Amino acid sequence: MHPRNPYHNPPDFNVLAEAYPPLKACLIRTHGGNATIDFKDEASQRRLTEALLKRDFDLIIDIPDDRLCPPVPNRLNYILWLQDVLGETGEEPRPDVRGMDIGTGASVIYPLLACRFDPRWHFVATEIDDRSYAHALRNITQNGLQDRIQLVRAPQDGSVLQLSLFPDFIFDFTMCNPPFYTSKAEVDASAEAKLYEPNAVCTGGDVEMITPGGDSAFVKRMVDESLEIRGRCRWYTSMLGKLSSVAEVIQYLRQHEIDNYGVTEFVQGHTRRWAVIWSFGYIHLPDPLGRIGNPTIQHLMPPRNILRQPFSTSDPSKLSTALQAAVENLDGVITMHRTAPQPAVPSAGECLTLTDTAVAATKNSWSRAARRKTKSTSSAMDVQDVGNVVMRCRLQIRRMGHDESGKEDRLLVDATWVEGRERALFESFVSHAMRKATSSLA
Ligand SMILES: C[S@@+](CC[C@H](N)C(=O)[O-])C[C@H]1O[C@@H](n2cnc3c(N)ncnc32)[C@H](O)[C@@H]1O
Repeated sequence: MHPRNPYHNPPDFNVLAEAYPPLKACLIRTHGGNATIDFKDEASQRRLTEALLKRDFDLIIDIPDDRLCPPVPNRLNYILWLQDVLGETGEEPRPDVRGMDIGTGASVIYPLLACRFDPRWHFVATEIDDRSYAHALRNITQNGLQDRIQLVRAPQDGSVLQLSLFPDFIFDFTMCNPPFYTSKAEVDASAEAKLYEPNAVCTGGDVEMITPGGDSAFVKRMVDESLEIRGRCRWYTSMLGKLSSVAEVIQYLRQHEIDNYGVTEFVQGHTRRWAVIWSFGYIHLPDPLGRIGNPTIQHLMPPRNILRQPFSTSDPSKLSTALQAAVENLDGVITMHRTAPQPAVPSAGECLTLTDTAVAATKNSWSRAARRKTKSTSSAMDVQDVGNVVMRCRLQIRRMGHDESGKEDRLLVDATWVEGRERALFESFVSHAMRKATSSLA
C-alpha cells in the first residue's frame, strides 16, 4: 500500500457506522467480538465504499447494482503514485494539473477522489457505456465538481485517448483502469479463483470487464495513439491486471522505441495490480516510481535512473567538498547546493539525505573528447539539447544506517537523472564526478 494511503489499518467499523448509519445493517462480529463486515457480500462492500467516501472525502456516490463498486483504498494507491510522479517530475509549484481518466465508470472514482485530495487537479473523464455515463454525470454534479471534471462520452469504436477534442491543452497525465478480460469465460474463471480469496466480490458489468484482446490490447491501442500525438500529454499511464499484460505492453513500448517508461505495482491485501507509464518528453522518473523488484520481469525494467556510488570516508563535509569541487568548475555547469538542516543519524537500514545538489549542464565539458575539443577549438562538444540545458541531474550525499552485522554507517552518493535526451551524457557526467571526488579524497 502507498505510504500516504490512510487505510493501512482496517477502519473501526462501529465508529464508521456511526458516521454513516446505512452501514449499521451490514455489521457482523468477529470471533473476538469486534465489529466488521462480510467482505464477500456485495451489498456490504457497497455500503463500505459509500461510508468511506462520505466520512473521509465528503463524497456522495450513487452506483447502480450492475456496475463496478470501487474499493476506496485500492483506488487511492493509483492517485497517490500519480501525485508522486507529478511532484518528482514537474516544475513546482504548478497552479493546476490536468488529467484524463479513461473509462471513468459510473462512480467517477478517480476524478472524484483526486479532486478532493488535491485542489489543483482538473479532469476530463471519458466513458463509453450509456448507463455508467448517466450515473457519472450525476455523481459529478451532486458533489459540486462540474467545474473541475468534464465528462466526455467516448465513441464505441473511436480513439481511446480523446485528446484531440482538446487541442488547446497539454495534459499532465492520462490514467485508466481498463477492462481486464478477453471474454465472459475468462471473467468466470477469475471469479471462481477469487472465491477462495478472503475479500473479493466481482461486481462489474460485462462492458466494464471485457474488451477484445483484454487489458494488454486496450493499452496497446493507447500506445499506438500516443505515438501520433506524443507531447500532447506528459505522462501516459494505465493500470494492468496481469503481470503477463505488463510484459506484453513493455515489449510493445520498446518495439516502438519508447524508452522513457516505467512500471509500478499496487498491492492491496490479496490483490496485486500494476501500472505502466510512458512519455515522449525528456524528464525521467526516479527509480522508486518507475521500477519494481519482481524477478519475473526484471529483464523488462527500464535502465536505472539512479546511479549509486559508496565512498570510504565517513566525513560528509569532506565528501561534499570533494564532490562540489569535481563539478562546480566545469564550463557550462550550474549547481545549486542544499544541506540538510540538521545532522542526520540514520537508524539501522535507513538511508538519510545529507546534501542535495541540483546540477544543470548547458554543454558537455567533462568527457575526454569534449576536453580535447575544448583545448583545440575552445568550444565544447555539440550535444542534442533540451532548450539550453543538455542534462539535469541531482547528486545526493546519503548516510546509510549500519546493517545487522553492526557495520559502521556508510556514506554514498546517489546520482539521479532528471532530464536530458542522452543517457550516455548523464552516465559520463556521473562517472567524471565520482572519479574526481574519489581521487581528491585519496
Ligand atoms: C474496469 S472499468 C473501470 C471503472 C472505474 N474507472 C473504476 O476504476 O472503478 C472500465 C471502464 O472503461 C469503460 N470503457 C471501456 N472502453 C472504453 C473506451 N474505449 N473509452 C472510454 N471508456 C471505456 C467501461 O465502460 C468501464 O466503465
